[in-house]
Amino acid sequence: MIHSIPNASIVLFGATGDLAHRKLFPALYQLYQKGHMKENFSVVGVSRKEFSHEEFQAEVMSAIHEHAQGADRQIVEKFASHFYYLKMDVTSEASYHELEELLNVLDRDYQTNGNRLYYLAMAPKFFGTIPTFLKSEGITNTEGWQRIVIEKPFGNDLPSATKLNEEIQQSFNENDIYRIDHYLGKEMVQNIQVIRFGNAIFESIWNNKYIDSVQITSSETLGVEDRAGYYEKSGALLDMVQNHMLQMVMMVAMEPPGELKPEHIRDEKVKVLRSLRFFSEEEVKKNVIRGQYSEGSMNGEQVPGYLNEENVDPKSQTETFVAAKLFIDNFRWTGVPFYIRTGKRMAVKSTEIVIQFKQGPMALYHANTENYLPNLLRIHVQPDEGVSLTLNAKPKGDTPDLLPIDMTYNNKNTAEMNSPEAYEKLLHDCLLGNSTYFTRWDEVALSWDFIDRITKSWQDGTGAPLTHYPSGSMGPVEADELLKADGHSWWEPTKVREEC
Ligand SMILES: NC(=O)C1=CN([C@@H]2O[C@H](COP(=O)(O)OP(=O)(O)OC[C@H]3O[C@@H](n4cnc5c(N)ncnc54)[C@H](OP(=O)(O)O)[C@@H]3O)[C@@H](O)[C@H]2O)C=CC1
Ligand SMILES: O=C1O[C@H](COP(=O)(O)O)[C@@H](O)[C@H](O)[C@H]1O
Repeated sequence: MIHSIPNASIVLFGATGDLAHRKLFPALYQLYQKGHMKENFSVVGVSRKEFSHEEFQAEVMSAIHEHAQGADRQIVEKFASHFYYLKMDVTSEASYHELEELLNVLDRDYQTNGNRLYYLAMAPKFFGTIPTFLKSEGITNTEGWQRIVIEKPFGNDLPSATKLNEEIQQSFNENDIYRIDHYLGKEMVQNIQVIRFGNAIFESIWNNKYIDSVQITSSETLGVEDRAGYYEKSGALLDMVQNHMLQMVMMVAMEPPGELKPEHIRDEKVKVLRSLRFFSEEEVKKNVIRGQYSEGSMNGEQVPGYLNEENVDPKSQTETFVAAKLFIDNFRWTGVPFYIRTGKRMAVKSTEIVIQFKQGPMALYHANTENYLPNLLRIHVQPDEGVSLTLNAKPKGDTPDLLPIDMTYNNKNTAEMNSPEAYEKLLHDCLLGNSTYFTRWDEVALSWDFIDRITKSWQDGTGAPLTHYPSGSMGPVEADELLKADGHSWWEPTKVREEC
């Protein structure tokens, strides 16, 4: 449900950065344009660059015209007049006094009641420093609420994430810490709950009696681009699996919450991680595939392999692809494999969740036909948004054969507009104090614990060796063999049909 956002000041650390320009300014603008943000708010942009307030406002306006859909010039100008700029080095204690002075003036001018949201759109090395100074310099000491948004990555293993968490919790309560995973802001990821718990027909068969297997694919066509500095240390396991892929697993596998309240939902999600089978070295070798893209062809153009990308070590062992078979050892899911795969430079940009149902008890119609498909529920997360259900039906005419048909809901088509960006939804939620779609510390800790075992096994050389796949393919053959061993194969990403 959409509510009006309370009066507040937003401090955007990293205001001249890529994330602020491409996502955060446009997302805030959309909230304003739609009337969810009234006039009583201010945004203070912080970074080291020299800017006047006016120059910063011009930057904000140009970012919105470039990245927000349907921006209206007059509304953009009015929106940008709420923006202020402070040149400061976040590692320098002294500069926090200037921030406090500016915020005190803005609190008065915009009647914010001292409500403040701090958004750290900065490199992770600053995630501990900023909250510490915000508290020690008295900036968080107002009568209003104080919330902090932390970008990814939240640590790079369990010990570093624990240390970072302890640092932040010295200054902010867990309830006021909003750890972003932008996949949780995606329309269709949020829709998983509604599809499951809003439809008795699905909820009653959402278990190992009726579900054969689950597949989650998030494939990208882009390569490492200009992010090798970060990606060389992270790889697909830390960049995508620890956060986005595990979040989607939790959304599919969680039990129904007692109420639609943040802690009820997050409690159920974390229980999934508690039941996730943590792999031994032997199990990592058997169940986790890692790959790296080699040169290949994308849309008819030859593209270089990962090792020839800028700033990549020519001997790099960094994985750009991961496929895994996960197990959730509880009453609902025992015996149902969750296959996940994600990678860069793959054939298509797509995120799709496929629930494959078991066959009926007798093959009355499909024993002698190759047309038969199992019932599949596909949740199309992106680029199309929608749901489709594959059924088998009799084709028109005088034939005994059977034909798979799709019942489809196309979100874009029905809503007649693009879904709001993930950041728009998430900013809206944290300004309202709704932490449902942010990751709680126990989720983060468990996910790192699971991932660290895989990292360790790869580092020790006990896991499956790095394998290669040509750019423009759907990953290494070893990922296909992982499923083949169980009599399965990957369902390739599909488009949502326009008609219902
Ligand atoms: N870009 C994206 O699409 C995504 C980014 N993220 C995460 O968001 C965060 C920011 O990413 P991104 O915007 O790409 O990073 P950028 O490198 O583009 O921006 C970093 C920002 O930090 C500022 N900065 C750096 N050092 C200091 C300092 N000592 N004091 C004050 N300001 C400083 C920079 O400005 P200046 O140099 O002028 O000081 C700049 O505004 C990262 O944690 C990233 O992992 C997550 C998902 C997607
Ligand atoms: O967090 C990240 O996500 C993007 C993929 O996000 P999507 O919304 O485009 O699917 C990925 O490219 C990036 O490497 C990773 O850091």
